[in-house]
Amino acid sequence: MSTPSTTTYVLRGVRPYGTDPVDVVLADGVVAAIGAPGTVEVPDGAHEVGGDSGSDEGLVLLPGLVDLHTHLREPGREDAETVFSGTRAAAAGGFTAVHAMANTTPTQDTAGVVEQVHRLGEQAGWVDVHPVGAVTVGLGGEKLAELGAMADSAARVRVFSDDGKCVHDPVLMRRALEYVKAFDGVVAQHAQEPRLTEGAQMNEGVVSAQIGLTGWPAVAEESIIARDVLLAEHVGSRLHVCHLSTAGSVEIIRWAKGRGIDVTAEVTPHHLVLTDELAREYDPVFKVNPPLRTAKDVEAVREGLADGTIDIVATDHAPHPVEDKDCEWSSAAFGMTGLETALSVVQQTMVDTGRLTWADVARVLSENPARIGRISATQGRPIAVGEPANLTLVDPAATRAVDGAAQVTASANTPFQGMELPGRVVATFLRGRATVLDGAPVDSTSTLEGATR
Ligand SMILES: NC(=O)N[C@@H](CC(=O)O)C(=O)O
Ligand SMILES: [Zn+2]
Ligand SMILES: [Zn+2]
Repeated sequence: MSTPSTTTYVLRGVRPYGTDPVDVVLADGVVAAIGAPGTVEVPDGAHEVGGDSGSDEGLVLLPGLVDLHTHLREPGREDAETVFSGTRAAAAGGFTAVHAMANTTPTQDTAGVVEQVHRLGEQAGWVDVHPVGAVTVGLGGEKLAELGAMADSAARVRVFSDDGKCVHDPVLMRRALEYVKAFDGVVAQHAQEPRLTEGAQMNEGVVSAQIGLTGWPAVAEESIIARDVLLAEHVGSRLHVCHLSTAGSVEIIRWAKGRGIDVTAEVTPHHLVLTDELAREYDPVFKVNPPLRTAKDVEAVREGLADGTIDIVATDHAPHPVEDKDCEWSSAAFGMTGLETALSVVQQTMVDTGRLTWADVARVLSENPARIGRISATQGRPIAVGEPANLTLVDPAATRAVDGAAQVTASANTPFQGMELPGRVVATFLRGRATVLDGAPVDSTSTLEGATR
């Protein structure tokens, strides 16, 4: 863990969870004071944030965002992203913690590799990095990885996933669910029945039939989720469903929760807004797993997120270098970036439409993912005096045009290229230290420490 900041900050006239304006003082890594504007005692030399900036709406203060599903690519694909570049992008997007998926090379399937990723995260210092452990050795789907050793390691792994691949063998899935109970872990499933998706390129439906690409049917996702919630119930364990994308999947989760099954689910920002119609241009930037679905599915996942059936939004930030995306659709890699656009997409689809409040956004992008990842001792905390100052300051009235080349991530495969999105992250604080100020990553914190403005 990075040491708490020695710089003191005062956030002027900011609105916690979108409520009435207050001043907030950050000192010694914690929230030191909160009070009506002008009433709190501000320590000498405090660095001011907010105040003149922002619009009539004022800046909204949220707990630092927590991503349960990020691909940082290191070790192995440093040409796409590194722990440093990916976590710097995360901070720019308002995150203070990310869970780093296990499909690296070598795979994050031993204590040694997860400890390496954890250490790289600490050295980078942008966000807390919590490595996800692989469920099976090399994501091979044949032999359980050393889940206990990863849980007991310095990385304290609690989330296990073969993401990118589905744990399709029901016996292995059952054993994994049983095993993680010993350390209060969770199995995060990439629900994709492999036989039903052989050669699949996009959602199976009207569009795939018209443009002649092999379809990936909704049932390939839904059949695995249905099986897994029943397995979780049978062994009394905890299941998390990655990037749920279909109306049927929402129904299954709703049913399972109604039955008392310990299941949580995530939706990605892209599945909240984009549809398979985008495949018509054959631009591989829209190629992703699970695929973009139909407008009916988009409506169902929004409804599921609004009514709590879906617990969280997770980015599934999946950076790929140009040569893996700028090619024919069928040979392009699956995946799209998301860390720097997630909050804006949630604002556009859920807040600006009146379906979620900012307090709900704090729940689905910070509190719930922290709880599922078992990091809520330090992340996803309430905004209150004495709590660790992991915070995000957003200007909801700002708009910006997305430009992949100008983003902080090392890859440019954003599906929102050229689109005008609402909201801008103005500042991010990790244990009271500014990682982002004036909308830009603070690269040399040492020059800022102790400085006033
Ligand atoms: N989502 C994707 O399309 N790709 C992810 C893997 C995954 O999340 O399944 C990747 O690692 O590139
Ligand atoms: Zn996946
Ligand atoms: Zn993923």
